[in-house]
Amino acid sequence: MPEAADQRTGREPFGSRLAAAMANRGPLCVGIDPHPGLLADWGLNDDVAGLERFSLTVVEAVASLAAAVKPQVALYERHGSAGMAVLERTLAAASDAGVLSIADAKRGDIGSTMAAYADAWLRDGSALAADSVTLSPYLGFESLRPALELAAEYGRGVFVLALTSNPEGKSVQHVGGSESVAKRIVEAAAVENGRYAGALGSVGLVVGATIGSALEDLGLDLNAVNGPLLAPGLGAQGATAADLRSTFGAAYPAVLATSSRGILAAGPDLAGLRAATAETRDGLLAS
Ligand SMILES: O=c1ccn([C@@H]2O[C@H](COP(=O)(O)O)[C@@H](O)[C@H]2O)c(=O)[nH]1
Repeated sequence: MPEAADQRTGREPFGSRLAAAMANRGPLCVGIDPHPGLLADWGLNDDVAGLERFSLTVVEAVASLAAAVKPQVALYERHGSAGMAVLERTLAAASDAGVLSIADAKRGDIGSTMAAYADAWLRDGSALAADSVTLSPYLGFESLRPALELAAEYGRGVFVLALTSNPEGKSVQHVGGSESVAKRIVEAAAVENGRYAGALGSVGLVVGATIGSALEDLGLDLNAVNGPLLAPGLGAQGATAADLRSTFGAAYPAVLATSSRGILAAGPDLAGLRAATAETRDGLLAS
């Protein structure tokens, strides 16, 4: 239970910490996606030194302007163990700078293996522990149980894929129509957040900013989730702040919009990154 987590770790539940960060800094998460092309644009090599410079520059630039940062794990993994060590240092830098982290790892497996993923991303003492991690429910929502429990125990959070921002997601997530796969995930998250009653829950969902009328088409009520809604697709994938507002409607206050390439293109200059972050955040607040 969250109260026990507070006693054990001194850490408030993730949902409460994220709600406070969004209230103070606005509803924006900046993705840290060190793509080879972006490293080149920043005058950096596609190697471990370039990766580290890129990542730490983003944290330094945006920590005071964004509610969270979201390193894309795949782009560290492609550099092998040294790349994962950079990810560890990036997560530590985010923590030191006081900005919440979302490790975009999209993990999911049978329960016994899931317990190991949970240890890696959510347990105190793990070098990869982040404030929250993205999870894939393709093996069934309940297979994520070890991560749900560990997150609650340590005041950390999860974001479960529900309606992803890519067009191919529909071929799985919309199956079932009014009783869609996505609806099962939304309902399961709502049940899970019952343990956080009275505060924003720590079990979030990933719902793309690009999904158009899917919520209406599938009859999904995101208000009932009582958890944060991580919305990728802003910027490089074409969604705007106005799209977010119209797509999410009454659930918009729970939306944490995330943009990577749309902001990172303004680097490596710190002032440029800050201006792009502030402009994106202000657009979300004004929409
Ligand atoms: O449905 C999803 C889930 C995750 N992502 C991730 O978010 C960023 C988006 O990057 P942009 O440059 O802002 O397009 C990336 O890391 C994706 O893996 C997503 O786009 N959609």
